[in-house]
Formats: sequence, structure tokens, C-alpha cells
Amino acid sequence: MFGPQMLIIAPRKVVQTQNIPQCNICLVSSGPRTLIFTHAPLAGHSLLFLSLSPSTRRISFPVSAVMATDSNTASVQALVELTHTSQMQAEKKTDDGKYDADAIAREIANGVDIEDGQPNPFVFLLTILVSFSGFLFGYDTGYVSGALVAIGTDLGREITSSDKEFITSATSLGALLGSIIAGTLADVLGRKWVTIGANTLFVVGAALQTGAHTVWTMIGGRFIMGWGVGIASLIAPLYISELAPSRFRGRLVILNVLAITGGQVIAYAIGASLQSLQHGWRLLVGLGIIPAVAQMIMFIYMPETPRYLVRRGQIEKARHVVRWIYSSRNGEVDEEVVVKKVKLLEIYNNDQHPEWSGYNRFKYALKQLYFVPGHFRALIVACGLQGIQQLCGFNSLMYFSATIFQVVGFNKPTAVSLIVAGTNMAFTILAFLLIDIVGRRRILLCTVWGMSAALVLNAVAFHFLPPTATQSDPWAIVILIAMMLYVAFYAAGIGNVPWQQSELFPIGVRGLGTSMATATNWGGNLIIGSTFLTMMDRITPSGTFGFYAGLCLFGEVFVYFFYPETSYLTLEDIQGVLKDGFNVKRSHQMSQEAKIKHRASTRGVVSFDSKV
Ligand SMILES: O[C@H]1[C@H](O)[C@@H](O)[C@H](O)[C@@H](O)[C@H]1O
Repeated sequence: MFGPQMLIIAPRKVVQTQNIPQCNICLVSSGPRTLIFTHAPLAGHSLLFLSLSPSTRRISFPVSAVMATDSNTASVQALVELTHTSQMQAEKKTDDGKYDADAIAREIANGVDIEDGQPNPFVFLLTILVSFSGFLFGYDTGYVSGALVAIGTDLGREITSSDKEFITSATSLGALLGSIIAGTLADVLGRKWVTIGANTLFVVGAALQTGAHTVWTMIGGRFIMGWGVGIASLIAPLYISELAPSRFRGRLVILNVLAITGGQVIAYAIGASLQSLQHGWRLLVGLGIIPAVAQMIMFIYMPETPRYLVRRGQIEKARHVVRWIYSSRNGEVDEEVVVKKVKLLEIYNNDQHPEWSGYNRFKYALKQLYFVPGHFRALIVACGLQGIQQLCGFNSLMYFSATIFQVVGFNKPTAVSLIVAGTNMAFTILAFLLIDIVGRRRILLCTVWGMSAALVLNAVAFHFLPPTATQSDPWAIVILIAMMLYVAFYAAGIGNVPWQQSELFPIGVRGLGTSMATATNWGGNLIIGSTFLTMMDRITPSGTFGFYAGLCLFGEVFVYFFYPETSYLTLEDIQGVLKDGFNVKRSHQMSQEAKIKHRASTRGVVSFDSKV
């Protein structure tokens, strides 16, 4: 039962208060949480408490004070409206003038987070459609190794090693540039139209390569396609995380990574099967046009994300999308809950300067990103994780595993590479199953050290590998096992967690912040892709893998000190966590609380916070 004895709640720190006499309410902000106190004496109890913390807004009780906090008037206004609705509900009286306990219970139940319900299958469908971008990212970065060995003299002459390097890195360079502008474009044009634009680049780039008869046309095609890859690699996780209910967000973002790794496996497999077909590589490249066109057409009918719509002041449209996302399987949805959800989005995502030009917005966001401590912390975490993902050296395997396995003495190096790509995909599925249950931080802490250990084993095995080794040499087998262990640890953790990057940034700087992080990813990719073979040559394979092992250890330390737990927290909660520090401990506690609450509420028990 719901009783006042459950309401022992006190804000730890009142940051700022402000009177809103006409509304008779009080908002008190304590760290990432905002508490609202309203004036509505309830059957002998003087306190009504409504916690608006995104993770705890499920309680409503009377209070006597009238104060408010928030320098943002629009936010306060939205909170005020929200409180009014709740207050009116809570004040329902029975015929004899007493407060209606059932009505109050209903109000409390109404306070149960919209996020606790089952999202509509439509969310999964949208995620799958968005993940076509991930597939294209994987396919287009994956097919190059197969295409390079099959091109022969089709580009007018025998291609040299440096041609190969240019053809490979043109995409990484294009992706780096594309990712730099993608975030700002997404903020100005919207997530949907930028995705459609990326598809156009995929199609133009692939068409150019398919019909290429010179090395430079091929490089040009790869470069244009690279812009599409860079933009898509940012937009897809951004779109998904702005759309997903918080407790599914991790998994839904991983669906996109699964599509990346799936695209890589398919590109490897098609590449291997078309190897003996004359001009087969043209078909391999051209096939990439099909998913790009399909996604382009489907995206015309896709909605924008509710957070973007709210930011643009399109509230009715935002409600419409929220209705879709949270309606039950038979299409029912509680309208009041929808209104509340959109109001909450307004509080955190409202655009304070709708009249600003794109340039002014960019300038303002840039300043905010670097000078608002919470935003800058988000940037450090997002870029740090993306840097670790690439500098751990994984893509040297993706791009050159066939070469490595050839050196080791395997007869069918391309087939062995397919094992690497397959392991990558299989363990991404494991991450998909575990991420929201285990948590992003814990999954990284458990896997990054494993990558380091596997790399050390690899380095040792290379050291003892005889120069004339064959695939039956024990050290060759150790190398294969070490590589697979390394890939498994990578795919279960750092291969996908950095793509959760959008959740770290508030909407005002989300586009720019994710751009910087994605550019860090592609910058790292470019560095690894263009130095790996030289490093193997200059400092030996053992030195190269030993170096990557050291970088992984550094990554483990970074995660330990700087990466807060974000699973089960709403995007708005996460930004609160980073406001006054990295708050690793607090985030862990909040995440646990949110998880427990979710479990309690899905079992029909309403749980209350005793600590705020
Ligand atoms: O998350 C992806 C995935 O791990 C891919 O396999 C890898 O090639 C990409 O670089 C990475 O961003």
C-alpha cells in the first residue's frame, strides 16, 4: 500500500531555489535530480512529493514549501504544467469530501515511468531499418580486402602496394571528414535527411567504383563512399539512442554494431566466393548499392526522433512518435503519460534560441562543449572510448588478417580471416544479450584486460614462430587462438560500447559531441590502417602486438577512472551524472537503483527512493 511512511526523502543539496507563487510549487534541484514540492495537504499528511528525476519520477505526495530551481524559465514552465496535472489528480476527493485513496494510488501508478513499459515492436523495426546504415558501414569497409586481391589489371594496370594503401585509406579519410560535419548537419537538417544524404553518397561512391577503369576513379569512389560511411557511423547510433526507451537503449545501439559486423562477414564471404569470377569484384562493390537504395526509400517514411522534434518545437509531432514508441502491441497508449513524457523531453531538450542561424548554433555548441564542464567530461569519455576502440589495433586484423595469416603459414588465409570476422560478429551478439544486464562499464572492465592478455600471448607466439612455419606449427595454432580470444574480448566490449556515445551528451551539444567522438574513431582507424604494415616491418609482429597490448592496458585504466555506468539511466539522468564530476560511484548506484525499481515496478510493486 501507499503510505506516507514511505516518503522519507530529503535533497542532499539545494542548489538554487526560486518562487513560483502562482503555481504554488517548489522545485529543488539536488545534483542530477530535481524534486518538486507542491502545496496539497493530503489526509493529514502535509507533504506531497513529486520527484522529477528521470529515474525516480514515480511518486507524488503533498508538501508545504513553494520554491523552484532552474535558471531556464522554459524548463520551469514545463515542470509547472506537469506538476499541475499531477496535483489535480492527487487532489481527487470522494463524495464525502475525503481524499480518494484509490485516485491517489492511481496517480502514483501513473507516475510509474513510461520507460518501464514494453516498447512497441515498432521501435525494433525502426532500429533494424536504421541499422542498414551499420550494415553499409561494415560491408563497405569489409569488401576492400577481397576486392584488392581480385582487381588484377582491371584498373588499366597492375595495382601497386601504395595504390592498395590509397584505395583502403581513402574511405577512412572520407569517413573522418564526413564524421566531422555529420553532427552539425544532423542538428541543422535533422537525423532523417542526413541519413538519406549518406545513402546518396553510398550509391554515388559504389557506382563510381563499380564502373572504374583507372586507379584514381576507384580512389575517388572510395573517398566519396567514405563520407557516407563517416556520416552513417554517427547518425545511426544517434537516431537509435534518441528513440530507444532507456533500458533497451544499449541493446538497440548494439543491433547497429551487429549490422556492422554482419556487413563485414557478408563482404568477406561474398568476396571469397566471387574471387575466381572474372570482374567479380565489380559485382561485390555494386551489391552495396541495393541496401543503400532500400534504406533511402524507407527513410522517406520514417519519423524524426522525438527529442529532435521537441528541440525544433514540433511538440505535436513528438507526441505522435512517442505514442508509437510506447503504445502496447494492440496500439493502446495512456495519453496522459505521453504528454508527461514529451513535457519531460521539453524540459531537457528545449531550444532556447530557435531563431539562431546554423552557424550561430554551431559556434554556441562549440563553446558549450569545451567550456561547460559536464559537456567537456562527456567529450573526454566519448573520445577516450572511441580512441581506445581503434588504437587497440583491432582493424589491423579487419583489413590485413589475410596478410597476417599468410605470413603465419596458413594455406587459406582468406578463409581464416572469415573466422576472425565471424568471431567478431558472434561476440557482438553476446554483448547484445549482456550489455543492459551487466552494464557498459562492467562489461568493459571485464574485457579490455583480456584483449591485453591475448595480445601479449600473440606477441610471445610470434616471437617463437619459426620463419618457415606452416599451419600445423604449434605456434601458428597459438597465434590463431590468441587472435580469436582477442577478437572475442574486443567484440564483447570495446567493439561496441563506444557507439553508445550519444547518450553522454545533452541535445544542445549532442550532434557536435558525437561528431568529435566519431572523428576520433576514424582518425584512429586511419592511423592504425596506415601504420600497421610498417610497424610489423620495423618493430616486428611481436613489437607491434606488444605495443597494442600496452595501449589496451591504458584503456582499462581510463575506463576505471572516467567511464560512469549509464545502463538503465535515461539520457537526461546521464547528463546529470557528468555535471559535477565523472561520478563513477554515484552512476553505479543510480544505475542499480533504476534497475531495481524497474524490476519492482514490472512485478507490480511500486518502490520508493529512500536516498536522493
Ligand atoms: O564497432 C565497429 C566494429 O567493431 C567493427 O568490426 C570495426 O571494424 C569498427 O571499426 C568498429 O567501429
